[in-house]
Amino acid sequence: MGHKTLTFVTGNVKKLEEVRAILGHDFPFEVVNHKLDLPELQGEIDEVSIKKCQEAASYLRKPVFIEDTSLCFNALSGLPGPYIKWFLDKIKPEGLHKMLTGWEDKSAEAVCTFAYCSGFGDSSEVVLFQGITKGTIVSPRGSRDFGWDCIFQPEGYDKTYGELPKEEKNKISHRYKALDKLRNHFLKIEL
Ligand SMILES: O=c1nc[nH]c2c1ncn2[C@H]1C[C@H](O)[C@@H](COP(=O)(O)OP(=O)(O)OP(=O)(O)O)O1
Ligand SMILES: [Mg+2]
Repeated sequence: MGHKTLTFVTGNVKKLEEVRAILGHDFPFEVVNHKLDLPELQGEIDEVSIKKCQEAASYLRKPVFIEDTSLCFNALSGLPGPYIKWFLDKIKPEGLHKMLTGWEDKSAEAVCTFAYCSGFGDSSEVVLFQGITKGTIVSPRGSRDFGWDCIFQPEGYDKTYGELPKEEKNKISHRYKALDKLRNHFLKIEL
């Protein structure tokens, strides 16, 4: 029996792994990955996600979903935000932690935004599913195999995402919270 599929456009295998682990076997769609490095415009989080999704859908000429992750430092009014990838590439987790030297407020929000586009014209409507996990930026601890996991300590925990077992991260993460909304949306469509 062929499962209905949903195309997830991402170039990040770690994201894909978490998306599959979180949605699990009960989700009535098969998540098919299309690897593409999409152009990401500047702007506010929602805007960046909407454009990224429209780019992907019009390039592949089919319905797709994408995800964009931001790490927002409260002391810096939300920056690096959607530009976290470039900051991380250049200054690494240590540099990100050091950016907050001189600020008392080390609090941050991890924001995950999924965007789904059911058509592929320029004006196709995009729906967003967002999840936010609050936390603190600490000096790097734990696994370094996924982005800034080693400097983000979620509220109420004494371990960073990088120190928590994967299953634990996936129960409280920004990505989990966003996928919970996405899942409910697609389950409703299924009925
Ligand atoms: O749960 C996470 N824990 C730690 N680090 C994370 C997480 N989720 C994304 N990240 C990193 C990847 C990238 O450096 C940046 C987001 O940028 P972002 O554009 O969304 O990801 P990407 O370019 O790697 O993949 P994509 O092809 O889906 O755009 O934060
Ligand atoms: Mg990206």
